[in-house]
Amino acid sequence: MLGNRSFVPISSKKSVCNLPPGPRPLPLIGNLNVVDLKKPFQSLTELSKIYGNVFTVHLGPRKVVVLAGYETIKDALSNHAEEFGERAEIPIFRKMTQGNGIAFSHGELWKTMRRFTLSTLRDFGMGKRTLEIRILEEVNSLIKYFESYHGKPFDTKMIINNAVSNVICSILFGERFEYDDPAFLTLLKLINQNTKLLGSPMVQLYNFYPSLGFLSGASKTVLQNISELNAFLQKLFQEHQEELNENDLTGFVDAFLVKQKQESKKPHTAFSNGNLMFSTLDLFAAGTETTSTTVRWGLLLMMKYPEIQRKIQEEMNHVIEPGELPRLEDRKKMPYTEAVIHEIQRFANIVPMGVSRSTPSDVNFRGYVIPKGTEIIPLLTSALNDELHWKTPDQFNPSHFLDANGNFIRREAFIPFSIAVLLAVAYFSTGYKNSAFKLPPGPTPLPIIGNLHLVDLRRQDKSLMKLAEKYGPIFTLHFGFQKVVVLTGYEVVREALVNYTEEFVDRPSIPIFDQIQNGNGLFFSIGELWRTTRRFTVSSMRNLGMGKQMIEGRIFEELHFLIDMIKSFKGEPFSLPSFNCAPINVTFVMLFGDRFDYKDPTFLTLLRLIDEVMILLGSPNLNYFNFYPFLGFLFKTHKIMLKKIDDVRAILRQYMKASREDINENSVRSYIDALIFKQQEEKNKKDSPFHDENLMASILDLVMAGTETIATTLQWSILLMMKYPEIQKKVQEEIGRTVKAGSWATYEDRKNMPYTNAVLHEVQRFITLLPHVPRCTAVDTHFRGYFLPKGIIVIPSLTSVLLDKTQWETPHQFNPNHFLDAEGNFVKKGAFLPFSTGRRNCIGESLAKMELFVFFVGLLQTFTFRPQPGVSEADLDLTVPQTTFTLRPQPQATCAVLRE
Ligand code: HEM
Repeated sequence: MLGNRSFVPISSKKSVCNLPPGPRPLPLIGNLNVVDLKKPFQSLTELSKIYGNVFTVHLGPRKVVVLAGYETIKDALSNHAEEFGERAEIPIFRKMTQGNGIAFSHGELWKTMRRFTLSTLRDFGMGKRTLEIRILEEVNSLIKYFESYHGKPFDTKMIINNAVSNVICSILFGERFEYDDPAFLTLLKLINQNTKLLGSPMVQLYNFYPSLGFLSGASKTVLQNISELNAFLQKLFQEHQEELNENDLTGFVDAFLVKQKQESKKPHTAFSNGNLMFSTLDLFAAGTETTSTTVRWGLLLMMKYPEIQRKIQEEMNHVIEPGELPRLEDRKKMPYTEAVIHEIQRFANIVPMGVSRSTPSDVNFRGYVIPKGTEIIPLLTSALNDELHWKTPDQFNPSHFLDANGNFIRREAFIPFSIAVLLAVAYFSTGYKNSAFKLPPGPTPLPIIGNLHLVDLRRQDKSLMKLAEKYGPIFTLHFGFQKVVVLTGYEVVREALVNYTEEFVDRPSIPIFDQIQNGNGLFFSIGELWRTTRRFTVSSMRNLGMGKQMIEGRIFEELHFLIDMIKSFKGEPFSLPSFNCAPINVTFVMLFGDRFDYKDPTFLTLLRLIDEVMILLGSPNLNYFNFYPFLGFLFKTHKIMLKKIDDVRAILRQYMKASREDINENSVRSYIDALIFKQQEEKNKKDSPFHDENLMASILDLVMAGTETIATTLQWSILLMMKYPEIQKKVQEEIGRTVKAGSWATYEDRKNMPYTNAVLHEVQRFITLLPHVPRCTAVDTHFRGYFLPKGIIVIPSLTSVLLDKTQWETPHQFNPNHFLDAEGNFVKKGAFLPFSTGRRNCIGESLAKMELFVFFVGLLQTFTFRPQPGVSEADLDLTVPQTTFTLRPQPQATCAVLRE
């Protein structure tokens, strides 16, 4: 329609504003008669040859000033950055974003979003080695996909798009997607379609004449796609909101949600839902399209010029040792590769017209006056093809970036791009195969036993820390025939569980748990079943009041019963496990809908069974069964254990039956009710994960994980108060100052009780209750220079974090100052990870913290705890007698003396 023309110069009259010259505009269409909307950058380049490097063009009624040539663009965007610093108002983007996001927002909002985005992206690894490794892993998945074609032809478009956007996904959402994930494919398809449409002549026409918008089907499709993207992202945001843990942010979205919460009371915050949506989308679209298009150009050019490809491969073989992973800094030793990558970007020229700017005020530039609000197009293509700067601008010629000796030279007229492209292109050229896959180092395994002779099975945590001193923070151990990678120390464990949360998200198959749960439930399940069950459980627990005042009321109620029970001892000694009843009962309230009387036979049976199962779980015999399951016939422990679990199941079955008999929407009072209700809701759904076996397994997991843990922590906290009476006294003094006589401290009160809060944190740090819970890799993973194949068992040692001497002043001493500053204020510590961290962390954290605080403060408010007569504080034993699933204190007694 509007084809390329040969241009006749028309000397434009100087306007009052002294605008740059340009072709004379026709009524209504302006200069659209001389602009090919399919390749507008070419038409503008032609015009620059006639009107010079700064000229005016009228796109319909819109007046635009075009900047051409490297010198001009640099002068405007660097030396006059402020004057050209506004983003132009483009109708379709305005309609799409309503002024939200980063790419097309303005003024203060843009500044705030840009500042926040840059610092958040940096926090999540941009420009750092962690991100580099993340990219390499993605490349690894990509290579596998390429290999699956066995040299046969295939289209690279979608798959490269997937891989590249996965890198940005891991920064945004803290997770990558499988290449065949239908939701991911839809997301990419919508973005792809919009990118195409946004550059189409029809949408450009809409931008020139927005008032005719109703005519353009393309613009409508763009907006429709945006609303689909909106729906998709809202769902993701919702999931992130539900699982948000301020101490453990998975990516940009989480950081935004936290900021949004912090600013929720501000009347004009930039952290609105609209901004979340469009900032995410801007980053996603910008990070995907640009990079993947460049990578595809890279592939095409390497096919076209095989001799160049070969030269790159030779250079890489020289520089990168077999078995080593390449680092970005290797570029310095690879001038030829570096030159090729730069030339690919110059030649590909993927954003030929830059992104339009506008002038925030009248601007004097090169003798012209450009009025406020004029749209500015920096014609990047003209810099990348500037004849003054490139020897052969129209040819693919890596020597543009090489000197006579083959050294890489930086060229000013090159406008650089992103790290992702550099690495990815480099990798495609090497074929990646050169790097051997190596596991972390470790002791040599002996036949049959592997390294079991180096591990004390009763104190695995201590043995692992000792081995770390010799083999470094990441090492490989052989438990019998089983290979295990051990991660130790705060830095490494946090990096694995947070930055690589999706990679380390799975649990391994452990024979005893396989036999008990058969892959069902929460604790030892994986994949979609785990995800759905976990999401459902977290939201049900929240609906049942977890972490809220609702459950706090039940905790106070339980506190009364506990205090009454302790009073009944009348200051005489009683055993520490007597405290267990109360925290266990709170978990039972959530599971069963009501508390038990402490003498109820079912309650007592459950307590006994949980206790016995926990002891068996820690026994060396059970470990042996897990290492050598085929020798099961030799060991009895696992059979005894299975029998006990059956007994627990029999009790749970009764509760499930009762729930099933009168379930309806208005009677969801417990986790069991919630599960049964969900099961009925999904009864006609094929493949629903809410089948009987999974229901039972999920309840069983909460019975086991949600009782022993809190109960044992409470026991420890009382034991430590007996051991350190001066600390107990200081806690009581703080309680006296802050809690009104006759009332209980609420969880909220912890903010005014820094000392007590510090003591409770220190209890959890010091006791290292759960030394580790095994994970395994969900995908092939490159981590800190090692290759961990999919499915390998990984032990992130929480003990080594809680006792990390780089993080704690006196790791082996009970010292509440670890959580206090010089003024006595409470300070949060990153290395406080008793609940673990990342996507697979403990789901009971907020319930446990609330309970521990309310019980602990209530108890110390009412009683002073002392050793029994004849036992001194020094006699109290802080060692652990046996490893149960958790580290319990030695059986000891306490006397509770009623306070005035
Ligand atoms: C002081 C109390 C507690 C501590 C120290 C604790 C600690 C932990 C740890 C370290 C994990 C392993 C996470 C990982 O693999 O990264 C875990 C998992 C888990 N915890 Fe807790 N926990 C406590 C209380 C609770 C409570 C009260 C509940 C439930 C009401 C609970 C339910 C769970 C569940 C279901 C998992 C498995 C999560 C999954 O695999 O997705 N925990 N806990």
